[in-house]
Amino acid sequence: MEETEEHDLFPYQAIVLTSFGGPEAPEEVMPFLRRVTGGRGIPDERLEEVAEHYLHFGGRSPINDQNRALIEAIRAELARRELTIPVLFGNRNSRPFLADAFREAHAEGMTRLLSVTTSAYSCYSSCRQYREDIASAQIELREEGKEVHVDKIRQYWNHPGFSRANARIVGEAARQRYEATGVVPHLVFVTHSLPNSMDDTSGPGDDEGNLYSRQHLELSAAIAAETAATLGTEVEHDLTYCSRSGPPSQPWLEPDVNDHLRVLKERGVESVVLAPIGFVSDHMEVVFDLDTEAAETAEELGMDLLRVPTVGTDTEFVMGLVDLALERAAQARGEDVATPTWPGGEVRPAICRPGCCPNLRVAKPAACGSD
Ligand SMILES: CC1=C(CCC(=O)O)c2cc3nc(cc4[nH]c(cc5[nH]c(cc1n2)c(C)c5CCC(=O)O)c(CCC(=O)O)c4C)C(CCC(=O)O)=C3C
Ligand SMILES: [Fe+2]
Repeated sequence: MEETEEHDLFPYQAIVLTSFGGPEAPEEVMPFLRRVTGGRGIPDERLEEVAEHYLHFGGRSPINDQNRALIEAIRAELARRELTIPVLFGNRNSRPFLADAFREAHAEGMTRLLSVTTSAYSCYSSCRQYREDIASAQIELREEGKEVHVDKIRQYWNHPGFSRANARIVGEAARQRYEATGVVPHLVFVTHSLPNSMDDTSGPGDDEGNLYSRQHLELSAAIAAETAATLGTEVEHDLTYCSRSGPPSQPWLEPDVNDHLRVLKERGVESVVLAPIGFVSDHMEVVFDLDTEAAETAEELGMDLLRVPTVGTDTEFVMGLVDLALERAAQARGEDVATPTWPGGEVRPAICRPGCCPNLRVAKPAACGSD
């Protein structure tokens, strides 16, 4: 690359927004579900049930449209900072696939790419599985004689762009409910459930494990403490889980959000602010598991439930993603760069350590790591 082309995102030539993917038409639902669950031991009954969730919404998941909007927001933020770099879109489980994005980049002569993922926490499903799918797309291109080098930004659960945006969204909602009703709402944080075995092994192999649940517990507690300080009163909170999908014999992280709303009702809680901090956009798990199921549970219980939005295209979040890209580029250039965090001071490495968040079924090549 010419010296004159150098910019703050050097050495990267394109950003690839890397996401989960979702169906966009009824006939895409089953192929998508089979791809997601291939070899992962999810019972057929569960697949049929989840297919119904998608079909209930016309067979179209909102996730790709949300990611297209996020790409537009990232492009606008890059332009505001006079950073010129293309932003491509690549999914793990639906079109446009990661390999499509890499091929498109390669055709334009761009071979150093930066993956910005829509997944904030650490565990196999939210980190290594992305890295495996990046590697398999690279292998697909290599078979066509095309090489692309791909790095990714760090897991950003405690990057201020993500965590402070969540804190502001929850804090504003709690204040609004408190002012409207005079009752301090109970904060119920929610994230995707995992098999206990996946949580137990999340994080670097030489560490204590359970990094996924510990990250969520730490962010929930920090947001609750800040909300309490702003409201000037005590605020209670819990972390709950949604979207469990394994067989009943397999233990998954609990409590389920619906079960927990029932427990809270028995304890006399009347008002809940439900905060999906585990997710980055209001995709199918949010609109079905929370806005359909959990909303029904709350209605049955006669509880006041306010589901707050995910970070989506929130400006603070989008600015944070650009900051994370700049941080990763500076690291790639070998520079010392500030790595802001909130809460806590622990920075997730952008290059994962060997054995981090392992695949408990099969060993597969994974990109963006030192193994
Ligand atoms: C941690 C985590 C995230 C957050 C991080 C991230 O965002 O990546 C996430 C996101 C998502 N999960 C999604 C969809 C699905 N996840 C499934 C299944 C599973 N998810 C798991 C974990 C996670 N999933 C796990 C451990 C399984 C069991 C199978 C296995 O061990 O791998 C299944 C199979 C059917 C079922 O639900 O059983 C589907 C359809 C969509 C798309 C939504 C849309 O279309 O709008 C999104 C964003
Ligand atoms: Fe999932």
